[in-house]
Amino acid sequence: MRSNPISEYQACLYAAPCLALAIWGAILHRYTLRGDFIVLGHAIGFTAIYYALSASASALSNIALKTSAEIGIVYTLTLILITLAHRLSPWHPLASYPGPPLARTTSLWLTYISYTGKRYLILDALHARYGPFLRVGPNTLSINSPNAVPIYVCAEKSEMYRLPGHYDASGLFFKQDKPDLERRTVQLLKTLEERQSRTKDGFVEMSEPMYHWAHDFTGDMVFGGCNKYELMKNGDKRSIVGTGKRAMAMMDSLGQSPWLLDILWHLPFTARMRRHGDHAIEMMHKRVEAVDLPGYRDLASYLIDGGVSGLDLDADAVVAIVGGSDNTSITVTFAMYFLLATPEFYLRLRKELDAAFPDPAVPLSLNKLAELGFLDGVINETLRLASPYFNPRVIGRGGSVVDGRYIPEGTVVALAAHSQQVSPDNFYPSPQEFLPDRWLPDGLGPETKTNKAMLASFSYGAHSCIGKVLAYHQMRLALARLLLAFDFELQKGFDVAGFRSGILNMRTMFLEKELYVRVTRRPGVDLDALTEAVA
Ligand code: HEM
Repeated sequence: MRSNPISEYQACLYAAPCLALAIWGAILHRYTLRGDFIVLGHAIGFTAIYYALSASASALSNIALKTSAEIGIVYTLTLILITLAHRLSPWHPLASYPGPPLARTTSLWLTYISYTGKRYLILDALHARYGPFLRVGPNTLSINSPNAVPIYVCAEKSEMYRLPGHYDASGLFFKQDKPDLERRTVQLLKTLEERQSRTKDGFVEMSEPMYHWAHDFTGDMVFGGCNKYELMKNGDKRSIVGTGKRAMAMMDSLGQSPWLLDILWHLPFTARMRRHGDHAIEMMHKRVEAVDLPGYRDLASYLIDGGVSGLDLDADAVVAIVGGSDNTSITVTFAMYFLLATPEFYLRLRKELDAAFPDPAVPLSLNKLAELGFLDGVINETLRLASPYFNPRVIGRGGSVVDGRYIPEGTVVALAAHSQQVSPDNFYPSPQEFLPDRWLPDGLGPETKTNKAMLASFSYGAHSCIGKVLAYHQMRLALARLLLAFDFELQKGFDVAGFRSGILNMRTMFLEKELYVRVTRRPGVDLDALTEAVA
């Protein structure tokens, strides 16, 4: 009987992938590899093996496919087994850190809990069980301690921040002067009324017009006269808000397994996100070509003057719109929710605003708004309860010591921001309750603890939010304008507790239950006159 010609070589053919793996592993494990490049590399490698086998002898051609597939399977299984063994072994650098077994083996666990939107609650429960250091991925730690804050000063952003598809671009992102915040905010008041008039029951969903307000304003700020959004006027037919939010949620959940994000980015379901990006890039290109500058310095003018490259301008165009509009608008929506759920605070804020602006028919001074203690208390308390971010950083050379524990270099770490923001060690009494007075000088009485440094909403260090000052201006102005112009009423039977427990966080927020309100103009408010006054 004629022997299979390949069988003589089979042992070394199967041993070869394992050897190749050992060499590749040794060379590459210190580098961060893009998932799409790895898939491409493997596809090319195994196609090459197939053609090499087919070409080496005509007798081999009919079994070349089977043999190269077997090599592929042996290679992949070996890779998986070695990786799992390493991650679960006592020799792994993070072996001494406790955490759910699945989290130790694959980053997909963190991807999954991020995707649920309830990562902040899941991590809070796990920290209560395992302590302040929690292994949430093969190479990732969540740290629930105020002493973790310095990592944001010394450590770089993790791979979660890599924009898929933008190979050589890095984003510089934000600087602004005075785009038209007042005008857009007064337009928001009219939009709320107009959309409410189109509803059957007279109650309007609050978050959507807020998103449209923030997009229109951010569009002005980034692209000046080349902003084409006008979502308050025209609605959002292209689903710009939803697409931007889905892209951010994808980065936040799949980005916990960056290799997977690289691969999925090339699949058809991201086409809408790419179109969203292209639309922003188109506006940026128009802005670069435009000779007429707006009456203020928009973001583009700083970037163009600064000689930022075309690739970086493209990256900034995409991210600027989403980053600059999403948090601010949803925080104002949440603030309205907390105020309407606790009418005594709603009335107190309105009283403070009425006293500060007896004539609201003129532009409101941002400096005067910044002096209103209760207004800032409302904003800070909203941020404390409803900005549960998870911002990963990579420990740099030589490792770091946090709370007396050594964390090896290359480990991804993040502060468990929500747990710190509702910890009685930092905010006391009643840390789960909305109590804006805790931010005022007298607090909630002599026992009050308000550890302002542990409000992590804008993060810390070199990559903390550079839009923080502007964000406060936006939120103060929007809340002031809303309360000075309207009486608000919640829809009958509104599920106050359900709304709060239905807040999902994937860097951006999603709402399981929406906030429906009825707005009624307060006596003497003339929106047309106001529109003219701030034009
Ligand atoms: C309530 C509103 C806002 C909140 C809660 C917020 C929160 C944050 C947080 C937590 C980060 C750090 C993200 C990370 O490390 O992963 C960040 C970064 C950033 N934010 Fe904001 N932000 C807000 C509004 C804004 C606005 C209005 C702008 C635009 C002017 C802006 C521009 C930026 C930029 C450019 C960065 C990146 C900074 C860097 O990486 O160097 N943000 N923001």
